[in-house]
Amino acid sequence: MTGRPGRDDKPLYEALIDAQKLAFAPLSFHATLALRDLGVLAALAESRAEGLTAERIAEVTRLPLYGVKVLLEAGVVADLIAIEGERFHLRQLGLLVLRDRMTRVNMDFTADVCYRGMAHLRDTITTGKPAGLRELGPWKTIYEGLTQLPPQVQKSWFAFDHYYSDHMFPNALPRVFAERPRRLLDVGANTGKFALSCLEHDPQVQVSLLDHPGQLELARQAIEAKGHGARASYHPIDFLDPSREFPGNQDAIWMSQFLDCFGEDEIVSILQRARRALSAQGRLYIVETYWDHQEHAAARFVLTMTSLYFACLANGNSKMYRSEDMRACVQRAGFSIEHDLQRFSASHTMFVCRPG
Ligand SMILES: C[S@@+](CC[C@H](N)C(=O)[O-])C[C@H]1O[C@@H](n2cnc3c(N)ncnc32)[C@H](O)[C@@H]1O
Repeated sequence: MTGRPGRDDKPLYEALIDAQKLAFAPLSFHATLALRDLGVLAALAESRAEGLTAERIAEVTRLPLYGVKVLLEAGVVADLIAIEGERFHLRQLGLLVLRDRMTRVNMDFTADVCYRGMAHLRDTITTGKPAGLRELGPWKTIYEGLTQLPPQVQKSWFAFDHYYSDHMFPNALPRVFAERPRRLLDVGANTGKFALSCLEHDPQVQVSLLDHPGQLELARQAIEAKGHGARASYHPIDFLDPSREFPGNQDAIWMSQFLDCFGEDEIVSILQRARRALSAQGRLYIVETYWDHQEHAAARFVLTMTSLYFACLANGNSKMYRSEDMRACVQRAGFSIEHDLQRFSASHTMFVCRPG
């Protein structure tokens, strides 16, 4: 081997194992999914103290013994499962794969949305196009096709999207409604979850939703089902068309986990249109998960890997941003950041912006 290790490098024997984990990552990923979805991890979880033999697991799961053995042994070297004599036990990592919601959402997203398309990553890097998207459908961006994705792919996409947004809404609402906005614009409203929270939070507010038509139809159904249809309006749009202005005279404009779907020049174009749509006293609320604002290494890892999805499957030019990159776009569009609320809700940062 040539080249010298950096100062903080691991010992060679640890790096060698890590290298093999990368070399076989797609295989151990599928072994892990199979252990989870065929019930092996659940069987081990139920018998935690005494553990189970391979024969007993095959009986409980009704799987062939050969298949159970290859999966269990893969689980052992992948640190999901421990072996003591003839018995297998669940380790902490196995328990996380089985029970931790974030891990499940991320694994399903990787398996159902990303897996096949990511094989085209090299093309994406050299062309700047989402080369993997053709594995899912014939669209220019994934957002055009969200409501036409195969059911399992769509389920995992929405679960991933909602997991990283929904729990933040209750912390955001008091901030946004402190200024008592009468007209609120939800830009990139998706299935209408935040718009619905606003309509339920304040019985006076009028909410306008912008998104692709398919997403807006889902939002309309959700909002009408709760009886708030009269205070909501829907504006189908492709944000990539810079001539499409937003409905004006807004007191509050909300963009949550939205600007990360665009390249920097597109972000500036969207923000300039938002500025024109905002009343003089209005405020723009931008909520994002910046990779440089994270407390936990797991969060940084998830965000950085998500950028690869944006590149290869979503649209070829967007990513999870560093906070300073977004700050520069906000300023280029003629806003100033009045409050920078770092991690106001778990991993989310809110920029409260005013025109000028
Ligand atoms: C990642 S989701 C975020 C949704 C929501 N704001 C949240 O916090 O969960 C981004 C949304 O922007 C919409 N979007 C992305 N690019 C778009 C475009 N070019 N035109 C219209 N809508 C777009 C997508 O359809 C999607 O609903």
